[in-house]
Amino acid sequence: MSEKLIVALDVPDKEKAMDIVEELKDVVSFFKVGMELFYREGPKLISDLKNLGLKVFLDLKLHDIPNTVGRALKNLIDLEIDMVNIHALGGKEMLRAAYLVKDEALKRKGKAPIILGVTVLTSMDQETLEQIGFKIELTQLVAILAKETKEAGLDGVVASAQEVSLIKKICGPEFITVTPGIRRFEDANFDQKRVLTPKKALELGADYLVVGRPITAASNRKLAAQKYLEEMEGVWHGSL
Ligand SMILES: O=C(O)c1cc(=O)[nH]c(=O)n1[C@@H]1O[C@H](COP(=O)(O)O)[C@@H](O)[C@H]1O
Repeated sequence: MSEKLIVALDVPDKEKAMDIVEELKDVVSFFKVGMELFYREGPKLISDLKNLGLKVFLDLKLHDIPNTVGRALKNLIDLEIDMVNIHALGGKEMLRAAYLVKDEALKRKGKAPIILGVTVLTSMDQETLEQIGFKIELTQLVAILAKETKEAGLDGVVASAQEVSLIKKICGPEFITVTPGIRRFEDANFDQKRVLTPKKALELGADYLVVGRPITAASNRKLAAQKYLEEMEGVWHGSL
């Protein structure tokens, strides 16, 4: 069992999510709940997953003014999740508001989830940035956002595995990198633009790999997950 693999439960309801969890729970212990599922099922689903002894990454990508993000994040932290993310594009003050909420939770409860800044979505490339008026190299923007997240006191970032070495160089080896856009060679990219194989991502130092459709839409999900884990095992010298 590897906690480095996070499987994205991008399905519309609890029934479908629990089918996937049931099929994978012998090999996967970390699941991501995103907007689609959370907007329907809400906090109860989080406690159901936690009661099964699973780890939960709540991916709602908060992006708002500092006050709103801070207050929303407090409610999410109280759901006892293990990981949560906010858009680093919200800026220094917003990231700092998130840090203060985490700090307060640590004092109040003695624990808090890993809080990540989302840098540049893995579905974007240089062309996408240019279309919306960003005149900056994509990797440079990732580096700036990672540095801001680190300086605010947060734990790490969501980025493409392609940028992991740069992020680790700037923010240090302990700064956590969570990388979606992970694809085995034979898997379809779908809407992901900045992709890398699980092996390469781990070799570059990624701490967690997020995989959704290549596993959840497979006809045999457990086998699909095992293929990812096998590829990871060659690099990661822990017990799987
Ligand atoms: O924050 C995320 O989890 C995230 C950030 C990002 O830049 N790219 C990205 O794909 N994700 C999420 O990671 C998952 C990737 O799913 P697949 O493309 O199906 O493997 C989805 O649930 C996305 O919402």
